[in-house]
Amino acid sequence: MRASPDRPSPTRAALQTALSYAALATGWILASDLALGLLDPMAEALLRWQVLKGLGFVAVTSGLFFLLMRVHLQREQEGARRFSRLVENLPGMAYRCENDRYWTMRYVSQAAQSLTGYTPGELLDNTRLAYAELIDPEDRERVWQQVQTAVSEGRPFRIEYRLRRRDGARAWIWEQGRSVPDPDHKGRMLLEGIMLDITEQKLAEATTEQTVKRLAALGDNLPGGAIYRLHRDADGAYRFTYASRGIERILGIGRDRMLADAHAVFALTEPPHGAVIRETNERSAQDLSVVDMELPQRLPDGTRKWIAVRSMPYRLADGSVFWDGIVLDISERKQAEEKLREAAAVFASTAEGVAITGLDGCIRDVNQAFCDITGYRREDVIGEHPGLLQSERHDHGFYLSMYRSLRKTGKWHGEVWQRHQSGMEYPALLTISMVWDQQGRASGYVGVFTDITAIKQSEQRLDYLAHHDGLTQLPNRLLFDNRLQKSIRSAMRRNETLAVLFMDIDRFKHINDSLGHSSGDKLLQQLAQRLRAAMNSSDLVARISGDEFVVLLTSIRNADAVVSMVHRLMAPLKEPFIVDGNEVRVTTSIGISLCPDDGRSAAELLRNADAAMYQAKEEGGNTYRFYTEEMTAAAFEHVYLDNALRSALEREQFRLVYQPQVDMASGRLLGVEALLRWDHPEEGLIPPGRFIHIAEQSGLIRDIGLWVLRTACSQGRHWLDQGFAFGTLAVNVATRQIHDASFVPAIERTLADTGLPPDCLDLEISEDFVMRHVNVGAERLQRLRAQGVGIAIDDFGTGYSSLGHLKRLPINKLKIDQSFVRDIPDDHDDMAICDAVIAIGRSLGLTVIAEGVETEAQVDCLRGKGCSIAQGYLFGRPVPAEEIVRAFAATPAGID
Ligand SMILES: Nc1nc2c(ncn2[C@@H]2O[C@H](COP(=O)(O)O[C@H]3[C@@H](O)[C@H](n4cnc5c(=O)[nH]c(N)nc54)O[C@@H]3COP(=O)(O)O)[C@@H](O)[C@H]2O)c(=O)[nH]1
Repeated sequence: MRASPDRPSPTRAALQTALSYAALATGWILASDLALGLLDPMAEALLRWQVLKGLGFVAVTSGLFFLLMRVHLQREQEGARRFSRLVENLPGMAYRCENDRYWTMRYVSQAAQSLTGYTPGELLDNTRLAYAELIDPEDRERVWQQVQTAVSEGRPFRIEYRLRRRDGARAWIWEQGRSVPDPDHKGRMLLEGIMLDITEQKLAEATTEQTVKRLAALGDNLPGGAIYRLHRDADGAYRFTYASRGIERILGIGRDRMLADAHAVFALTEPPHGAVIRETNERSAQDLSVVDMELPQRLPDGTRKWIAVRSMPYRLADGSVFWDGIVLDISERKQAEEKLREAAAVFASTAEGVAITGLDGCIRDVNQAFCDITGYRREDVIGEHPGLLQSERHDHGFYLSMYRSLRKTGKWHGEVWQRHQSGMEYPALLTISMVWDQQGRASGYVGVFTDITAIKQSEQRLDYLAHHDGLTQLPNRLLFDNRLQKSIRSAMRRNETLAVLFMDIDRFKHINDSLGHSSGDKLLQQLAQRLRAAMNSSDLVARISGDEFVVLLTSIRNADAVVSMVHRLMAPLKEPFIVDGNEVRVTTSIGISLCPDDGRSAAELLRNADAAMYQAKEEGGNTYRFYTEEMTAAAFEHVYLDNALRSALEREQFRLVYQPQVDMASGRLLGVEALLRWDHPEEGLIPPGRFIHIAEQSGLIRDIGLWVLRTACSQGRHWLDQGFAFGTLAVNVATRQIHDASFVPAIERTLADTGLPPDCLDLEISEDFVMRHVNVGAERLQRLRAQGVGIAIDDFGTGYSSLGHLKRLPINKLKIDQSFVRDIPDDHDDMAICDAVIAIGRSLGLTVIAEGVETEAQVDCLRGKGCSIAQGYLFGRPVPAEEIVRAFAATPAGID
């Protein structure tokens, strides 16, 4: 079979066919008519016409036949030419061969040359070349088998094999063919089909495969990353078709799971980003845009990660889309970004001024707070040296040590005075730190500072408040102590003397109570001013509590110098103070201790000056006393007795003695006063004057007082039961007892328990109580008085009781203090006082009792003044209960 057989032109072929038909038909007509003429000579003429007609018909039909044939043949030839052109223009080689092991070619198209390097003629010359020999020996048998299998199964075959071209090069052939019956040989089959050179494709495939393998290896070993392929089918279903190993590390989800369920992966994305993924993928599937996302992930184990996804979409012929992508763990970067963002936010919004400089010290950046604090605009300071903030307050050495510290430790922290752009100076708390780059090299400095003006001011204010008395603005005890300690050290070093003066206003409480606390405060303020004005600048006056002031005098020459200073301090105080329109006069008691003679510590000197002040008070006040050793002894005794008192009740060391109160004219017993005695096993009998005030200070007086009351009331009941008419039984009550809320119920209970009639009991209260606590006690005393209990004011005349106060209390007795009785009738002042007290008593309808009556002269004098009742040694000393019964049982009044 030739590749292009010579064919007659359609016209010629049609003419030949038509002429053959014409010749044949003409011969038939002539022969048949000749035969008919022989059979019937008569019909010869007709026959000739018939011959002519037949010939004419033949001529016409031959012509027509010719035309038809030519058209037909021309079309056929055109179709064949087109088919041939098609075959020749095919990208591969069309062939037809015998189904034998030689692939004996019957036809090959022109592409044979480009495919194999052999011309079609050479390939068709089966005597010299068998196509099967061109097939790579390694593929030959496989190819044969594949073809035979397809032929036997009656289906087309598609095979790929390697071919050795004429030039020795290898070519990859893709062949598709089928078996067709051999038209020349019935029952034999031929193979026909097309062969394509797919060498390039194969190479590309190999390259692609290699690339994919390399990419997979790369993906598997991508640090912090992985690659994947995501497929979206035409119906919109997503499926991962590949994922490198790293995916497990990043997403914490197994590759198998990922490939099986794409949504398990999508679900890791935290809302609302899940919706973003869907939208982005859908859009990318539409317009094939690159997917580029950063997504927060919540991993199955609960940890949180950020991933970056970047993928490239490809659309396949079936409408599905796949993305080849890379996923990176960007958690660290995100954290760093977050930190950067935070740092930037802090930098921008912090209230502390921040300046960043290079190593050359020039400012690279500042924040808004820097501008707010310094007054400079950012553009004013960029490139400048921070020295522009320096104030004049620090010397060169200060900055030198700052820079040395920075160089040595990379840090400096401290307070520094800076200069505002306006020139104003302000204190700042500054921290400078060296900044290091990623290579660990110093790259600059960052300075962070705060304006601490307000803090400084409040510190100063707090310091002032901590060291000064809020009322008088004088230094307080703390500051005084500090200054005293320093002064002591200095005095010891210089061998100098210093003095501590402890000053207390006499009877300040009376002033406070009578004028009110507000007036008392004003008095203290004025007094402080006068003291301050009287002081030398080197000396110090402080208020350490209520009405107590202390003065530090340094560089004292001798005791006389102290005395003259004391007079200097007391002099202005003698002038009256005008407080809220009232003229107030005050006196002070001052105790003085000297360093080093009386102590070498602040505590010692203050304690001793205090003791001396008490001594001055004891001696009537409005005076000063230097400290002596005896004062210390008194203080020690105080402590000793205080301790011993605490167990005296339990150990039953107390007892009562009773002193009679008598009618001076008849000697008749009108009453007895119960007086406390402390029978100390070592000290012997301790009089109440030594311990009552200590018991009052410690509060023990409450328990002791209750014991006294109960013991005295029991005794009174006992006497009544004995038939001993003692009149009234007076019991001393300390102010602190009355203050106790249980005071009245305790007395009521005692009376009820003991059975002593209330009108047999007198309570002796101090005048101090009348003056100071009338508001608290009046109601309580009223309640007792209403039950018949008598109320007597003891030691009357020593205080400053106002008649107003006296009237408010339910008093029925006054006791003239024995200090006024002692020197009558010789002392005119005492006589006058006794007169006054008796007159007050009379005018208020009170019974007046004179205390401490020892002589007949006193009796005469008192009786002459109208006082008829007395208590004193003249009538009987305080004695135990039995003795008083013995002494008075015989008297008329003593018998019931
Ligand atoms: N709260 C309580 N105070 C009490 C109690 N018992 C006593 N006291 C008070 O102690 C102060 C001293 O009392 P005392 O040492 O008992 O002295 C009394 C008499 O002994 C003394 N006195 C009496 N007559 C004379 C005298 O002629 N000469 C003289 N030199 N002294 C005399 O006077 C004190 C009487 O005290 P009073 O009448 O109460 O003022 C003293 O203040 C007692 O009040 C107690 O239980 N609780």
